[in-house]
Amino acid sequence: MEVDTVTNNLLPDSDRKSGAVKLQIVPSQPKTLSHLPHRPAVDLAFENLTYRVKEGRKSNAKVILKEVSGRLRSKELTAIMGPSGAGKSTLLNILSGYKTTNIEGSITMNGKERNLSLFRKYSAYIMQDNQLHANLTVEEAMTVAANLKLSSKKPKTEKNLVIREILDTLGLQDHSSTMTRNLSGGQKKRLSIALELVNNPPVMFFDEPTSGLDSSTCFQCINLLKMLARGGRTIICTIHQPSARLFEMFDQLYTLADGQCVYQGSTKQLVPFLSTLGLECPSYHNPASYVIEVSCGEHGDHTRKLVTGILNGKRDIRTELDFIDRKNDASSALAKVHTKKLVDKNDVQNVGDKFADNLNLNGNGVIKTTINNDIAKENTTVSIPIDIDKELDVNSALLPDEMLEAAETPARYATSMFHQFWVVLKRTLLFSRRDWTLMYLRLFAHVMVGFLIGALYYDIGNDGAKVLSNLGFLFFNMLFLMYTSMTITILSFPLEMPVLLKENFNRWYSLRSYYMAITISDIPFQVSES
Ligand SMILES: Nc1ncnc2c1ncn2[C@@H]1O[C@H](COP(=O)(O)OP(=O)(O)OP(=O)(O)O)[C@@H](O)[C@H]1O
Repeated sequence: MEVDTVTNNLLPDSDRKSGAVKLQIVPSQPKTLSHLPHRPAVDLAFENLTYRVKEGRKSNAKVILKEVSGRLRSKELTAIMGPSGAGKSTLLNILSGYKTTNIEGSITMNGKERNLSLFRKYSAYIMQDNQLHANLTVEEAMTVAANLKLSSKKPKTEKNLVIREILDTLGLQDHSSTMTRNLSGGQKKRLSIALELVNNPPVMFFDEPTSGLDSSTCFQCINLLKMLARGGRTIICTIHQPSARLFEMFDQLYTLADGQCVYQGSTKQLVPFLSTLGLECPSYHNPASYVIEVSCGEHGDHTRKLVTGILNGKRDIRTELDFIDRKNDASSALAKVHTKKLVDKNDVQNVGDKFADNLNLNGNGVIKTTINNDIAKENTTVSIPIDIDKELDVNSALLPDEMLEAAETPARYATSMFHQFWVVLKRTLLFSRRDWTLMYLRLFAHVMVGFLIGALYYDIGNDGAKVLSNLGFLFFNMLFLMYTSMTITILSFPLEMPVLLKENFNRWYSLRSYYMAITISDIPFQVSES
């Protein structure tokens, strides 16, 4: 909270005259992100999505996703759950556009065929391990993101306003001068989100956003995602075994088992839906754990029954209508009455929730008096709107490139290639200045190589007979200067061995081979001369 000295009209006149200190308490967190670029809301749908991979030389392909369908709506926080190896990451990668080959089926945005290059521009994918630059402060990282993603015509003050607003909203303002490597796990996650929020993507994918976070930070993280969703974005994340409290914070659940959809619908409808198929979730049990157990086959083989019940994702258990044909006659009649009332109110969006609250059925279709799946309380009060544009803009986001150009849409990237190059170059120079180990190593390497070359080629310039040595000298210098930047990987190898072994083995090996080739090719020049 901030304390500000502004006129307080509530003070009595006598106090005002006597010069009493006037205080107004205002919340330090802005409730909305008003300075972000406007974006259209996007509903994502996929139908009969099949993904195959060929393994080795085997002619038969492995089918990872089997004709799954589904719909992911704006303003909703959707969880993709399932046992390990069910295909969650694969589905997320396909939906986000990371995987584009060996895919059958269709993916649409707001009912139109997806334009992949535009979709990539309008979406963000936040990986499980935060891809942050360790040697930048929070503010610098945000400035680089703003300079790359926002138009270069935007004045600096406006960009700073966007940055401040995002940092304030995500609670990172106090850490703006902290190096990203020193942030806590939760703060790193928030910074990853903040960096993506700069250009306000209407669709955001998260691969296990809560991994490595404690329960309280998990809650804050999911709460933040829910805020983003409430602002009109489509938020999709894969999640492993959330607690009951976290589970209830999700609006929609999409569950996979063995590459097929076993549930799609609101989290509140999950228990009643399973119950109609004879799968009773014990009242003390976490519904998220129960659905995973069922998907794993711990309670018998029910996958087929579930896939058929949900039509492999074509059915969406969120409205009463979706549920009707799965209940006995008595409950159906009751449900119809509810449906009519609710549809009359034009309140289709909330039918699912109302149904869950009003009509809770057990496996026999008997109405229960208590709600056994209402654990979390709705506590989201802040929303971060994306300023849903008018219909025309929603459509323009989905048009193919040529049509967009014809429609006088601004350039495909917010900044020019040259501007991007300049921003990245400045960032790299900053890295180099901050990374002293590498600076010293590089300096040391230059001095050492300078002495070595000096000794080898000493006084060759004055001898006309040593033309080849001169050529070798120039060739070596050119190669050395060109590839010095690459030596960082080799020189820092002993320092970062564990990480490099894992991540950079192939790169290091090819570089080493290349250097060996250079050294060998350089020797004959001098040998033949001497
Ligand atoms: N390129 C590939 N080649 C062969 N098999 C693959 C390939 N990609 C994925 N798979 C297999 O597809 C299945 C689904 O993988 P995916 O990573 O999507 O699972 P997941 O549900 O995300 O699992 P986890 O929760 O353990 O991360 C796994 O059995 C995996 O081995």
